[in-house]
Amino acid sequence: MNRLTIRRPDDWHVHLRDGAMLASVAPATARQFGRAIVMPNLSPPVTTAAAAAAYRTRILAAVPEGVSFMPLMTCYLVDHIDPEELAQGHGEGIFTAAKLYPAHATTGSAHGVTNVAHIYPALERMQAIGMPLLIHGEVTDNHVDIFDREAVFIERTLKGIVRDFPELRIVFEHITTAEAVDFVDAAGPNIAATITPQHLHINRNAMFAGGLRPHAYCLPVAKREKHRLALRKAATSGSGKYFLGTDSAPHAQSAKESACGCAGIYNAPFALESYLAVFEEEGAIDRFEGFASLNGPAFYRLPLNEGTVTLVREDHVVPDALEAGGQPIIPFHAGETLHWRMVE
Ligand SMILES: NC(=O)N[C@@H](CC(=O)O)C(=O)O
Ligand SMILES: [Zn+2]
Ligand SMILES: [Zn+2]
Repeated sequence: MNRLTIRRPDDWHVHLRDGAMLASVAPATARQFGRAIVMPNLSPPVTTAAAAAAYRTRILAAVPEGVSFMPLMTCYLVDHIDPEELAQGHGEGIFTAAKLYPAHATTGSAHGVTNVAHIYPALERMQAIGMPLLIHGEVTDNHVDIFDREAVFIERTLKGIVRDFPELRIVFEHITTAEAVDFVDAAGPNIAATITPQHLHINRNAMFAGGLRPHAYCLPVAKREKHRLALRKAATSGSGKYFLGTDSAPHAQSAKESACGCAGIYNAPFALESYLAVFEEEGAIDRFEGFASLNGPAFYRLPLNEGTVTLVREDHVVPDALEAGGQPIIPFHAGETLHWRMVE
């Protein structure tokens, strides 16, 4: 098989940033994906429908002429957020979903939720109107080892949310552990998960391969090999609970290669090629379209995209560096050879 055409896919988790960075990275996502769930962790965060509508306009201005791409906006949940603002923004078609960042869990989460009890009125309303809750699932307790923070979040927080809001539609974002896969598999049809390309390709050794490797660092941090294998099995299983979410998170090279480097991997330019490599290695190319193009819309209750994308078997080396916002940026797979290339 040397050519694969699938229905146009979507990216259900991406960071497009703002300003000059947005102008540089939006075309890469818009080229491969028909729609994307855009994360709201700007500075200041996107907490109102007015801010989201203005951000959506800036995103659309960054999409090249002739490319059809629809940004799906999210609301950044803060303590005591007004359920009415959420419901109204959702009703007006501005907010597709709302995002829970535990305060200080990751990049741009300083204004996040300090205790989920503070957003219970919002969750109640979201459950009632069918608005999805997207979760960065890590505890922030410094006494918990960083490699355990996702698994502990399931026990301490996520199970409580699901118990108290059994009908709430939840996407457990960028899952990284076998525990998360087990949780999602055992949960009802209202619980799904996104999986990134990096968590399918690398385990935690990648951060320490011959020296410290900041470009392999993202949050949640990559885990042991057994977890990577569990994620590959889940992504390629054919289960409708798992779908594509790149978590493409651009940071300039200088911000990554630092005494305190930023978390985030920029994978947008070759995201489909990266995922397809995994599906091929797992003997599951026939399940790629479900993961990339069908499962997400089904969960979000949105129509499938019109149109297709085509990838061909063709070796190419990912550039060592790209440019974004006027600065060098190091893409995922920099310097590596990928065996598929998206052509149209
Ligand atoms: N994934 C990351 O490591 N970083 C993301 C934030 C996030 O998705 O947690 C970012 O905004 O840079
Ligand atoms: Zn996150
Ligand atoms: Zn993210």
